[in-house]
Amino acid sequence: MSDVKKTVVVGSGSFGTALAAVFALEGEDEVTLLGRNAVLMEMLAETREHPKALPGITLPKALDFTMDPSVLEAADTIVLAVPAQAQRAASLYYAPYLNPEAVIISASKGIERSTGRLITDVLNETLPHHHAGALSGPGFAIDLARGKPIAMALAFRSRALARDTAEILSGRTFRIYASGDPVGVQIGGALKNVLAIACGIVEGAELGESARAALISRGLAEMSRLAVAMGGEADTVRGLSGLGDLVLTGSSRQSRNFRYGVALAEGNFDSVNAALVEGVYSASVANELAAEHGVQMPISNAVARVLDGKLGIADALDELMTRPITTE
Ligand SMILES: NC(=O)C1=CN([C@@H]2O[C@H](COP(=O)(O)OP(=O)(O)OC[C@H]3O[C@@H](n4cnc5c(N)ncnc54)[C@H](OP(=O)(O)O)[C@@H]3O)[C@@H](O)[C@H]2O)C=CC1
Ligand SMILES: O=C(CO)COP(=O)(O)O
Repeated sequence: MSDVKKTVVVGSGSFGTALAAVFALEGEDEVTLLGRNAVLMEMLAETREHPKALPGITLPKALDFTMDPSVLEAADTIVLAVPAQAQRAASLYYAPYLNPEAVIISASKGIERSTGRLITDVLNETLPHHHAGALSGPGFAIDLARGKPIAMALAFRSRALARDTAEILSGRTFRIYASGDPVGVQIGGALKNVLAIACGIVEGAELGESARAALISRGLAEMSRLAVAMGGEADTVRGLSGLGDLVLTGSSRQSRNFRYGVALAEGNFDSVNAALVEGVYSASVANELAAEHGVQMPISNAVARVLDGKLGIADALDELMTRPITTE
């Protein structure tokens, strides 16, 4: 039997294409990008460029492109790089084609809105015979595709499986750290988007960098509380998926969530109109989880009510600034 591992990345958007590119460039494995848009997949195979998702990048020769799900029959590792709300549908659609031994990795940062479930729990439901893990951490798709140094966390319930899989997928520029805490890694990934929207609001309202630093540290405290209440570890969210990603997307206009927050404060949505803003989906469900677990999350709560149109920005800021003074 051949020792060459086969990796398939599902989802030919920004992150899926960048992941497939870096895996193909740096590893020994066979890597295929599986998409569902025939015109796009043909164009990718022909031009090795994806100008909408990764402008200016030439995709590696070693990367294969297909629309044919039967490629999954021989895949050892399958990365689902689709939005969080599409993970259930995508996993159910591709389920009949999967190699029974394949490990499945969610690369999305979100919580299923209709059920309040973490994505690995959704995958444990839709693909009960497979190990499901989560990849999350600071890294913009374009930086990954350009070969800039990026570090992320990969969590499975089994730390040993996380370590083995991280070793297979890591390369010289893309460093993957193994974790045995899928809850912490996914709460960090989902909540940082909600908090990045809050940081964007602070930016758009010109409240200053000191306010943003306060928001990042108090935001980290609320992420930790929810992660621990749901069975995760506070240390995990102080790492790459959580604090690391919040520092990145809470301070960069490259982040769609941050730009969305700026647009909320400025009332100008042109730059984010059509983009995927995961924090918009996660805010209300995070609040429902906070209530269910008896955890206080004032910043996420304020973001959710602003997004629902129940609270104005000025009132939200006022509310956060007039909370009772407590100990840290
Ligand atoms: N972009 C980034 O820098 C990073 C993104 N992420 C996370 O990765 C996830 C995806 O984001 P991103 O790649 O940017 O999003 P994009 O919108 O660029 O791409 C999403 C892709 O998912 C595909 N898709 C949607 N629904 C389904 C489905 N049911 N079955 C199969 N394919 C489907 C879309 O296909 P179609 O076009 O045909 O609709 C599209 O190719 C998000 O959760 C995001 O938070 C994580 C780290 C970095
Ligand atoms: O999560 C990301 C980088 O780590 C991408 O952030 P946005 O989804 O806000 O663009």
